[in-house]
Amino acid sequence: MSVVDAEAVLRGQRIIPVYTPGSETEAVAVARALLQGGIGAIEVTLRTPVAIDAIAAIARDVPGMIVGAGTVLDVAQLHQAHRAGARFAVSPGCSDELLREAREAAIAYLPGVATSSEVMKAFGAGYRLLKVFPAQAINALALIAAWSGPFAQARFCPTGGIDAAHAAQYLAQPNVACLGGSWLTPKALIERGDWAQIEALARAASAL
Ligand SMILES: O=C(O)C(=O)C[C@H](O)[C@H](O)COP(=O)(O)O
Repeated sequence: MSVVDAEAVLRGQRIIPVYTPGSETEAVAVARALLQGGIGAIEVTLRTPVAIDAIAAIARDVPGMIVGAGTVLDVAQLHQAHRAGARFAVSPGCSDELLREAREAAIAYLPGVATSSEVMKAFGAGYRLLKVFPAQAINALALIAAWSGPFAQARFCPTGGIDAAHAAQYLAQPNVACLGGSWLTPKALIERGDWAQIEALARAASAL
């Protein structure tokens, strides 16, 4: 089994909102608002008990949205998310088990990297699109530029502390395929059910 091409699965989506779900209905409303605003992929973090059901609900009720799982820390979570309908999975770091199982399960997987050694490990295992986390904390803009030399074939998805103000700088790097961030799904807007404002944030981000 060869590694699934995650960049192909994400089909040109350049901004991936990171969203921690409060309920299934909320998740569907958030995904619909983002899609309406021109964002076609969402990373649902596995940080709340409803997360797997939220992924299943988006997969079922929001057909145009490419739904993925974030905060995938172990193999059991990877399989749960896959069964629920996640089209891709993302981790803040990487482990040998996850690199092996994502390939075996044929799920698009973005391992997380923060050092050159981790890039070598994930890239060596066949993964081309790598999440760089926590991006702002490790000055990922400079790291990603430096990695374009030794890791010329690698593509990156920086995430962590990125907002609308930083996004354009990252997207201008030739080896940045996409980036992730929670600025499109602010808790205050979600709690108020302000889907129009989430749609507006998505529209602004998709114009970047
Ligand atoms: O859950 C994961 O898999 C992670 O690696 C962490 C997330 O990518 C960050 O929590 C993004 O959130 P912001 O930094 O608020 O944009």
